[in-house]
Amino acid sequence: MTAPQPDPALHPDPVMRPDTAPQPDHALDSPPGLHPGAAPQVPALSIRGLAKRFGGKIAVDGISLDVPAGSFYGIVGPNGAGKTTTLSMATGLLRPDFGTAAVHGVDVWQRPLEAKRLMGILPDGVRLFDRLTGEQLITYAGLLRGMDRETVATRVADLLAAMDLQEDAGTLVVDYSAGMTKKIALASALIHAPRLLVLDEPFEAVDPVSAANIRSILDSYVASGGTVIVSSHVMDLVQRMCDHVAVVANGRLLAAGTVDQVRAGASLEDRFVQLVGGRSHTEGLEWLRTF
Ligand SMILES: Nc1ncnc2c1ncn2[C@@H]1O[C@H](COP(=O)(O)OP(=O)(O)OP(=O)(O)O)[C@@H](O)[C@H]1O
Repeated sequence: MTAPQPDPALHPDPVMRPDTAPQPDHALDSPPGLHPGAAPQVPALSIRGLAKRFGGKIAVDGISLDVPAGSFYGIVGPNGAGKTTTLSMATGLLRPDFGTAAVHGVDVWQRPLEAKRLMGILPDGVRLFDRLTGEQLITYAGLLRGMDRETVATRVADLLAAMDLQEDAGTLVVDYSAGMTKKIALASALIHAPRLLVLDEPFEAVDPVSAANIRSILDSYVASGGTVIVSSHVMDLVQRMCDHVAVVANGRLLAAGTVDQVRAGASLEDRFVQLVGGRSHTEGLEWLRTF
């Protein structure tokens, strides 16, 4: 199968076309720590030429993207596309081989403390301090952020209520279900009221009522000027929830823009399958139909 190619029509301004995006060395034209072309329309997240290789495997192959401030941005892609690796590099969790990332104009790798103050992160697969109770874990996240105890206590109570975890506030996180763990990790990411939320698969394992709850929290967060980036496999959810979307496959950006631009009249799911290279067939599984 031929590798999927980026569709240039799907990268309208202000979202950068991958083929015209500045290359990593352009960042050197700016003063240290400042991202090029920042003011006056500073994107919430701006990444340029991010790349990462694990041994012989190129996980991310030069991704450039601007996430407008105040947007609800979905990142979609097949398994192993490079979403988690890209978001990890963009949020300071994994050092890129090449490229830069800036949050509201602050370079993540040159001014990490400042950049991290602006972000709330729900990483995928990162261990939590699960021998704390849910309440202790969110409290710890708030104190780590340098917040005073009184504010932390008020916000912890609000977040436990919003996540419907009040009854389990005193339970150790190690004894939480997968969905409860996701919710307590999300609460920990929200406690310092960041300007940008980066959420890797936030709805995975979360029940529908809790998911609706979380969506409404995120909607009002965006309505009040915050920016949310979510990675997800659930196209329907991204189409309904997000106003912008980027499609990633094989470590490359295939399309980015508003959801309507990217789906171009089709459903996002159909467009995704078309961009990524068609449905996988079931040849070779005849034995599965022989009983
Ligand atoms: N620490 C690592 N060591 C080796 N290979 C890795 C590592 N992390 C990721 N990879 C590889 O890089 C590629 C991209 O992985 P990544 O987790 O970023 O994809 P993803 O789009 O988030 O996938 P999924 O949707 O399945 O979570 C995959 O081929 C994966 O096997």
